[in-house]
Amino acid sequence: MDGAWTAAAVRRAEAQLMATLPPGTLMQRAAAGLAAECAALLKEQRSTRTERAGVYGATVTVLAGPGDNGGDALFAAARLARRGARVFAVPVMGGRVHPVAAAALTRAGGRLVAESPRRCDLLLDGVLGIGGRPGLPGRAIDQLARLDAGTVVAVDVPSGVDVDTGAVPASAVTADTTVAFGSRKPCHVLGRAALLTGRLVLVDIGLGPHLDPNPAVRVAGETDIAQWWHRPGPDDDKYTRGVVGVAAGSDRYPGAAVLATAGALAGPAGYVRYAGGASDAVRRSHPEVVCTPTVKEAGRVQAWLAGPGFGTDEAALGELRSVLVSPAPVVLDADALTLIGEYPSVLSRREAPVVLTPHDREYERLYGSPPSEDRGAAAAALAKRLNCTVLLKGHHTVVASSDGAVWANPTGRPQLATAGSGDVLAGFMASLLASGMDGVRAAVAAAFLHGRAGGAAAAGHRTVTASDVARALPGAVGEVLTAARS
Ligand SMILES: NC(=O)C1=CN([C@@H]2O[C@H](COP(=O)(O)OP(=O)(O)OC[C@H]3O[C@@H](n4cnc5c(N)ncnc54)[C@H](OP(=O)(O)O)[C@@H]3O)[C@@H](O)[C@H]2O)[C@@H](O)CC1
Ligand SMILES: Nc1ncnc2c1ncn2[C@@H]1O[C@H](COP(=O)(O)OP(=O)(O)O)[C@@H](O)[C@H]1O
Ligand SMILES: [K+]
Repeated sequence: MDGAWTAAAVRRAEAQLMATLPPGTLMQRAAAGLAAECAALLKEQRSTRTERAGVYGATVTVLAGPGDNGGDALFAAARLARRGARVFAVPVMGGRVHPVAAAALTRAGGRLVAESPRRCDLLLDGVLGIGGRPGLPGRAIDQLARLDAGTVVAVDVPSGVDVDTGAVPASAVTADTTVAFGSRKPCHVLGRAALLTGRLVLVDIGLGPHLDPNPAVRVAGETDIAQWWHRPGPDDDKYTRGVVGVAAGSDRYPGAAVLATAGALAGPAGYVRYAGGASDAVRRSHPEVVCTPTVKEAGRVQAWLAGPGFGTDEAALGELRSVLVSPAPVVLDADALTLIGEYPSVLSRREAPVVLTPHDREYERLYGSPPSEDRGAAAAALAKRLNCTVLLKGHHTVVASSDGAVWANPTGRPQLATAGSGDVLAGFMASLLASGMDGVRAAVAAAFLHGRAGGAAAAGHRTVTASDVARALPGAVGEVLTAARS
């Protein structure tokens, strides 16, 4: 399991590592990795000035802040200057710049200037790193407004963001690429800051062995998901693989039932039961699903999904109560979340695991106020209050357990924001629960694979529907299980 570490945790690890190395070693490692990435980007890009790709002759502007982040940027720029780049460094905090790095840059032929040419091939954001408070100094804001850059590379973090939470309460840099040193930080994977990060490139500076084994934010990868996955064995039958129940849809919204069962069928469970008013539509699309009109008639299941499109009336509340009295774990989505917001007591005697999957408006109905910009803390607060696992949807979906652990999902594309895609996610997650995965892992794995499926469905800029995402899920599962084996 990988993760993201706070500024304080990175500094603790850095102090341990630095004690074993000559002074300045880490900054040189960081600068070397940063310069290599910049050179690779310049090779890809045709220089606006010379019409030639590569470092030689490229124009590079550095916005240099007062601390070590500026130092990294200036040392990296010195390396580019030695390879023939025209480098202009603009100090953005009066004259305060890393003095040794600034001297290295001028020795290499770069210039410290009050104003650089308006156009550059590459802009290096070395304004603030993990020592930065949210917001940018005014001079950095002015420079960013006037510069026209081919590509923007943030050094360690996009300056101006809240490094430990991913909130962006004031002005911040929007990067195409962020080159981070030693580890991810929460701002790379959470909230609006994750959007400003762009493509993330990690440079290994040897910090790994010194990092706390418990990161502030966990990030699952293919290996984790493959390890958690229950593969059917020779003695398994459809029941031992898990039966998943889907209480979703209605006369009015049959589509939610079809999509939620499609999600459930893409998961590892061996049997999908449907309970609700959209049996005809479900049977037509998925003949393998066994349908009954109500939850009570559905028979035993190992996990339930309740909510998508099943309404918020008395009958729906009754069905929700029937699901919640079962000892099986449940996923509650959509209308079930609205009902929980109105009747929180229906959850009160519940002991078996519950996963709630709100988007922001549903979160507000449950919590009483919208999620704060610190989305990890927001998800954790709701999880704690309701003693549930919470999957807070969005461009960077977050999962929080009731004991405060926070996971950020690294996959997903804006194309997933399409009607019904949440129904597919919820059905798939319920199938993972039915196969025996615990609530947090089921939420984390479902978000990961749903994101991958969305990416596969959107390949080549194709328009994506929720049905496409459901169809792409088995492929995403296969890819992850195969990759983790090789
Ligand atoms: N740790 C590691 O493993 C490694 C770290 N490395 C690098 O070091 C970076 C951290 O460097 P850092 O500690 O010098 O802090 P940094 O972010 O450059 O700025 C602090 C300065 O900015 C100022 N300031 C703050 N907020 C402000 C604001 N909103 N607006 C205006 N000013 C503001 C603040 O002022 P003060 O608080 O004194 O008022 C202080 O002077 C890290 O991100 C990475 O790039 C690598 O070299 C190698 C390995
Ligand atoms: N901008 C975005 N980028 C990536 N994924 C997104 C974005 N917006 C929404 N999503 C994802 O799309 C899905 C939408 O779910 P939901 O809002 O429940 O839709 P519906 O109710 O129509 O099924 C969620 O998995 C969410 O995380
Ligand atoms: K930066």
